[in-house]
Amino acid sequence: MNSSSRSSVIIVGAGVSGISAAKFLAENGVKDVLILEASDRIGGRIRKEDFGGVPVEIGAGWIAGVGGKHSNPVWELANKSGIRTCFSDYSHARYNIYDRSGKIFPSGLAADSYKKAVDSAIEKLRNLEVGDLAKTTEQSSAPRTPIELAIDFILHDFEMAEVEPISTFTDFGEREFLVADERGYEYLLYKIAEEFLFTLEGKILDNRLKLNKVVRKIQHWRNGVMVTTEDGFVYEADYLILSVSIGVLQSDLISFRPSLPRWKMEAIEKLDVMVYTKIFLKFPYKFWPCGPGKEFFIYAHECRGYYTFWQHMENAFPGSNVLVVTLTNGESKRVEDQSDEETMREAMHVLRDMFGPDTPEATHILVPRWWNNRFQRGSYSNYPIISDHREVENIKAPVGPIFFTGEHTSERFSGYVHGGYLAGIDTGKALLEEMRNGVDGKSDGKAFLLEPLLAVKGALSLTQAETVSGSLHKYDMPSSCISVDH
Ligand SMILES: Cc1cc2nc3c(=O)[nH]c(=O)nc-3n(C[C@H](O)[C@H](O)[C@H](O)COP(=O)(O)OP(=O)(O)OC[C@H]3O[C@@H](n4cnc5c(N)ncnc54)[C@H](O)[C@@H]3O)c2cc1C
Repeated sequence: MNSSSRSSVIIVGAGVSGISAAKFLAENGVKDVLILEASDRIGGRIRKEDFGGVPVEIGAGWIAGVGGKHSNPVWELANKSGIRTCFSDYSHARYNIYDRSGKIFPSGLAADSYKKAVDSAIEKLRNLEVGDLAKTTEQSSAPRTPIELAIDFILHDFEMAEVEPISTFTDFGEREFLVADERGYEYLLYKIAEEFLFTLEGKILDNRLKLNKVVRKIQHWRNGVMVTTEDGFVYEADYLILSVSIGVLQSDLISFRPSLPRWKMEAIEKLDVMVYTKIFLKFPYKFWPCGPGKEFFIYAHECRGYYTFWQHMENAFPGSNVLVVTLTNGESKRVEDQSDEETMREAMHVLRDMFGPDTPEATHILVPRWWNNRFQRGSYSNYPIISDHREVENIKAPVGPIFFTGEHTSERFSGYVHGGYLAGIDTGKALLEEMRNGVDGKSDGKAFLLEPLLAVKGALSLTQAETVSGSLHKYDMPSSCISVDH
């Protein structure tokens, strides 16, 4: 343990936004940055796992938004680092819709249902735009049959470009590429980190990155921050960039002294968190159709989102015998709470509905638990389709020396890897400007005007986390006992 030292900037979280913010700062002369990451690796929601010898992406899998008028920076990074990708063609999925007796819906019926769903979604969107709420809640066009429910699920839970005007697709293009590389999507993060952190033989060995450091308390005042981690260490800095997910901000993992102001808390609370779960199943052999147009297939069930969307991994990893089924929100939370054996049983039932009773039993299953992961609490943020510009502004606005970043702070690309990447750069820029203004004594941000009031409010109220852990925090020990590790 060393004596107390201070960095210019602490970055909480080493996902894509935290790493890109750190790189931006380093490139602009701010090198004494300390990155505190709760888990034992960088990447956050970009995460590769070995699944029975197959490298699978349990978090982000696709580089979405390619081939448009502007170039997606993550696609550029992927090309630069030579990462292997496969084009994903979703357009055929609608022709591979199975009913519960294993019959594929005739292509005409599938195309009609699809068109009806797209038309109805576009009409809803128009009504939303003109503020006609009565019409948007009309029941006549609500999906009812299994095929309609399945199509509704893939259109909305998968954000197909035909319906909603998603900036990722309008700006960067409608093509999507699946990362299919032994090194994983996370290799891109490593390549970014390599540009400003010391690395050796594929490992980051720079002590400006500290892993297994769970930030639990952030104390802040006009000129600095003091951060306490779960293992009792204390770190100080002039500024802090908080890159944790919106789900973590909504949880009580991190307490703030003084508490965050009401406008910030309201913005955080209002934002929806989407849970998106890819369940991987490995089989002794392949029993599903392969070949052009067969990568994705759909199961139509009367319960919306029940093991609906399937993908085989033969294009990405030939001979892997792996299937992926994607669940979202309520279904994700339901399977997270049950045993993997139960989930395997349900998935096998669905597969036998589609492919018959001789379908072989899966040999492995992998069920990621993003909702129950206390360092994530969900998969990504979900702004309403028509959202108020001020909501994003308040989400990303700094509070005193605390700057916020992460995919949820990206106005145009929230929810995506490139959203996180660009948000990190934006926040880095805003902080750099603040540091320069601060030096000139010109800072007049909204947060600083509120600060005197917040300090009084914070002193009067303990947050929930502090009430629970009470005086056991090492920070509360006499200063001679405070451990500061640099
Ligand atoms: C299942 C899934 C599928 C997805 N699919 C795609 C896709 O195909 N394409 C796409 O573009 N995007 C996809 N995304 C979204 C994409 O992964 C995210 O938008 C992006 O990775 C978010 O990066 P971030 O830096 O904002 O947050 P994160 O990656 O969450 O980084 C935040 C970091 O903070 C750390 N942290 C949390 N709490 C603390 C604490 N108290 N102290 C210290 N550190 C802490 C976390 O461990 C994490 O490493 C997907 C996400 C998921 C979960």
